Amino acid sequence: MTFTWLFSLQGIVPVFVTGLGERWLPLGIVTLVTFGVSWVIYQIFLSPLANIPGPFLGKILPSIVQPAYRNGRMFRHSMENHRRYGPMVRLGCNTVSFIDFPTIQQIYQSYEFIKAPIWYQGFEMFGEGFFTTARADFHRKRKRVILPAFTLRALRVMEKSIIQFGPVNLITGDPPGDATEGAVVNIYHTLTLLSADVITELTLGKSVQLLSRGSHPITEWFHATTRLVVIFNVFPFLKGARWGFRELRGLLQDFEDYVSSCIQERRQRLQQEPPAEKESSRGPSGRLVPDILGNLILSVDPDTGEKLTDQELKCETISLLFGGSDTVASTMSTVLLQLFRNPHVFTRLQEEIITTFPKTVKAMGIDYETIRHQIPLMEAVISETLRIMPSSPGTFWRTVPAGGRVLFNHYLPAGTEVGGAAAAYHIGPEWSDPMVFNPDRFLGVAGEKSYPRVYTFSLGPRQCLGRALAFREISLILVTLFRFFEISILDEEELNKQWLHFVTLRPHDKQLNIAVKPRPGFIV
Ligand code: HEM
Repeated sequence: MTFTWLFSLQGIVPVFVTGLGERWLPLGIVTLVTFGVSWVIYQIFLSPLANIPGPFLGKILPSIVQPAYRNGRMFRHSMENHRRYGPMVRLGCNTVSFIDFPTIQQIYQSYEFIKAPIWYQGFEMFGEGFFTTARADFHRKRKRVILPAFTLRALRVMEKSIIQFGPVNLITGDPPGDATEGAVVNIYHTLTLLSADVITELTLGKSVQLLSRGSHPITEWFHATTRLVVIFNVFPFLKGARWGFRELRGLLQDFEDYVSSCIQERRQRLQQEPPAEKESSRGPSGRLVPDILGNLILSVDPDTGEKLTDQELKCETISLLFGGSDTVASTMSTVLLQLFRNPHVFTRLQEEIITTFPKTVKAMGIDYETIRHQIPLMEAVISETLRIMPSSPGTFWRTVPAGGRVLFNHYLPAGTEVGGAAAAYHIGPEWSDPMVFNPDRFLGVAGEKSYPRVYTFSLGPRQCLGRALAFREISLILVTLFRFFEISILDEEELNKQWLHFVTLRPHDKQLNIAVKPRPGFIV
């Protein structure tokens, strides 16, 4: 048997001719070329999407195999194409992207347009879960059990853990805690470790303490999982196969075992711990504890009385770990970048922080309720950063349901992938002076108009569940950083370097170097 490598679409879709003898090879090539030419003719002239504007490659290739996805430039690619072709662009042969807000609302405001499997199915190697499911009834049912862990009251109970593993960890950490005058810190790295420390405390019941320990296998498990998710998104049939990717699968197994052991430990501790706070109105257990995992273990479906099984807990915990780590780290770094680029806003924010916490000498003295009410500029800065530079700048792809739908005056057949392009939309015609960093658009009366038009956390029933947690965590960490340290950007190059987008945004070299100088008079 001969295996001949004929061609490869950017190395992702290898095509093999199997079992063809030398004699039949020319026939194989002719067949493939004929297929290829017919495919291109169909996509450009005959497909129901043929009249939608877009780049040539976009018209003939599925979006997931396009080079821009692999080199971290997809959000830029989408922005450039929207600038060039308008609010509706065909970015893949079966994929249409929008930046028109009514259309974005139409797609996301209900369960009608389900998550497009090709972007989510890889993650289902952990089982069907809240984040990945395409089934509305499954999602509604699971949400009833998960939501109590994200209510305002639950977040208040969690605040101490957030402060302990966020702000306290930051000022005792190494760096910047031990920074001497003018020390240089790669703050992107620090904030990435810090957000991992917080989210593991919340979702595993014990922090991996990367900032103080320096390493933990979870970093490798994260990389292995991300790689397998990408592979299984493109080749879902490999998920069940017993062969291939032995090393990655081994790491995944270690990860799952570790998460299972955390669940067992947390369950045992819950039996010994006294309740942190009683919540009278929700859930038969009525008990809230200072971490998400503990609350998920205790939570009961109010309609059926069911609890999550260990397998379900594992699946949900892993997606929350992924959903709540890099997104938060990336947002904190982009907020810093925007503040360095806009020093007048930075000065104003620092002044408000120092006036609000003039005598605070410990990170524990800074609380979220005070920040929210007395320094509304902090949240406005976060929102404006997420608008002008969203940490998840891509498109959250959905599928047109059976029967097809009319979107933006075009009929799109069932199965077409559609979505709103987060980065392109937020600098589009919907916003006045979109390229100007202006947090005031999120303050007062202006804010009431702006917030409903923000799409950085998606919209509707599948919007981000962790939004309030993210704001609380980011605000607490950054206010602590600004209260206890004087920071400045190292040089101009740091401000202008390229940021890449894989799942979230990050500096191309994973560095954002700043100079740090502790302010006098704080106590670790
Ligand atoms: C600034 C930080 C964050 C950003 C920008 C962000 C953004 C998003 C976006 C855009 C989605 C929709 C994704 C899609 O439809 O494919 C989403 C969903 C989700 N996020 Fe976040 N997220 C952030 C932080 C968090 C945190 C801290 C958590 C929790 C620990 C979290 C948990 C979730 C969950 C569970 C979903 C799935 C919701 C569903 O399918 O119903 N996120 N997030």
